[in-house]
Amino acid sequence: MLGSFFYLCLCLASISVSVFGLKLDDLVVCPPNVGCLRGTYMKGYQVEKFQAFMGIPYALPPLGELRFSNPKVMPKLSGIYNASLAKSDCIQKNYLLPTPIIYGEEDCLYLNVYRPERISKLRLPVMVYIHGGGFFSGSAGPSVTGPEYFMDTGEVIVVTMAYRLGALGFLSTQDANIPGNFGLKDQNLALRWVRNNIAFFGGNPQRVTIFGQSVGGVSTHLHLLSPKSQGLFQAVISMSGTANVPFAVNSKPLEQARKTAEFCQIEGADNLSTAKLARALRNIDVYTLINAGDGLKFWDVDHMTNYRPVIEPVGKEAFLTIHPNKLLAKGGYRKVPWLLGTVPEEGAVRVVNIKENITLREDFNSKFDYLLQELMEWPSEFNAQQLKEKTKILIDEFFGGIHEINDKTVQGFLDLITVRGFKQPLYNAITDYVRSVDTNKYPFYMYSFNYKGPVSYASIYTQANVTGKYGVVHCDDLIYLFRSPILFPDFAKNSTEAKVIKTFVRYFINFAKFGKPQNVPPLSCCTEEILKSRPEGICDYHEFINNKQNTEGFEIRVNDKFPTNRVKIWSNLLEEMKNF
Ligand SMILES: COC(=O)/C=C(\C)CC/C=C(\C)CC[C@H]1OC1(C)C
Repeated sequence: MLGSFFYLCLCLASISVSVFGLKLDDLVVCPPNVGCLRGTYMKGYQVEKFQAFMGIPYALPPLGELRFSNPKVMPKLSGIYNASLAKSDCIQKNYLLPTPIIYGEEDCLYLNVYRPERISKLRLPVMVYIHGGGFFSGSAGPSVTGPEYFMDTGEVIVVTMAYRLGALGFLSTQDANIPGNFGLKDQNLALRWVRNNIAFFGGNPQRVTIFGQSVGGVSTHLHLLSPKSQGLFQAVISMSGTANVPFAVNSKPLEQARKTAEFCQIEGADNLSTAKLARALRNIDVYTLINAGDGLKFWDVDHMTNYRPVIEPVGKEAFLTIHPNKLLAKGGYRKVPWLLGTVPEEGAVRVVNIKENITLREDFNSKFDYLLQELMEWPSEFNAQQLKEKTKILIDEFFGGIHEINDKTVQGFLDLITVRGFKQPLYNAITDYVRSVDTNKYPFYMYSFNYKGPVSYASIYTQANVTGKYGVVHCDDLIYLFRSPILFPDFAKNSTEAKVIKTFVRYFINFAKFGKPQNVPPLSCCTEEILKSRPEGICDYHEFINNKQNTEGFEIRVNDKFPTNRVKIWSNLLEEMKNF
């Protein structure tokens, strides 16, 4: 009798119910609308351990009829859900890797919550990260997006979420049959989950910062623009991606949906009603569907991003109904503290593999003018003659008139992709902002991450050994925010890199806490006058950079250098910003 009483106690204790004065097991959290979740401990980078609640379903699995449908809220879980293991990434073909293969699951709408071991009475600020990967790839899991460095501080809760990618995330018939923007709507639903449930983890739902890199940065900016995401966060960090990049919006989604169907061998793909098209596409084997995306490429893996956000017809569930460029120009969107980030060699994300793969490079060079023109994603209003002239201007400016990618021209090629894909949109996002918003009231901030360490994402983009060759490339700032054990070895605890991690993470956390950078050199407020007065630069920003002279090995300094002349060349070619 007594034995069974103790047995009962033990059972109750192990399923974490607070009875008979037993300590509540803090690895079980029970948000009333979610159900009970059992987390696990993970090892920190500097601290001994922190708590992880992984693989939490936030939407119904988007399978069968729910494929190509807006995400549906996950009903309450029964029993105690095992949240101690990360789920698979969303199924994807990763064109960023030299050999793209398909992996992941279609059932992937899960999120992860990480919190320090000791939660104070104060509700902690919450940082929700949106991963990048061109809307076709990427991972929210701890082997690439490891929260260890944030958890070392003990000061924030970190949330990462998977969202649908590629065709599954973004294919659209531009009507109610397949409205599109599922990946963004997934992110939005995950943000709603955070608002509704994060208090039960010790987080402050009124102090949520969203941050994202590359198309994760694009996504953060789109959440700022979408009325659907109003009230879900209080600060935004957009790293290496803004809503006006040339790969942010698909202007011909229905045409693309039909082509996809054709490559899936769906009969009559050209003229089926969109209802029938949707039905057929929902029935296609997922591998066939994802491989069909290869048919949309004009050369090698280009365009890398084919399935993109779309402008939806106005409706209750629409995420985006007006082109982001229009919204940005008018400034008609929410104002929250905003931190923009960039790195010097953004364009390396595409250039490195073309340059380093001899077969690819020779093939590119054999059709140089045509491929270069296509790669630029010109707006559709220009005719063939105009495009020819504009491409010539680019070849003169960036390639010194040489129609070839080689050792001499590769930096120019890199600069070209950097400016077209990232810096001109960034500069434009800023000019739009200072024109339409009172920046004394609503300031924004910017950093450039120029610290060059011993490892780089350049070595992920190619099979060749490129250590030290391409400078600080797209994604390299992530190395100092998230532990990525499947990509890079850990840095020694006493290394300069460990110090960079500490400082860079602190920079982000301070922004999340206070809405502005703290304990760093001050920046002057960016206004239209200041921007105009620096025709060869930009407003003040924080530059993280190597410094062999000081004991730290790096420093944060204020800079205002920017490739503004090349930004303006692009703005002129695109016939934008006539009077700025
Ligand atoms: C982690 O990377 C991303 O999320 C974003 C990607 C891979 C988007 C792909 C963008 C490019 C290849 C940049 C080139 C493109 O901008 C032009 C139109 C030059």
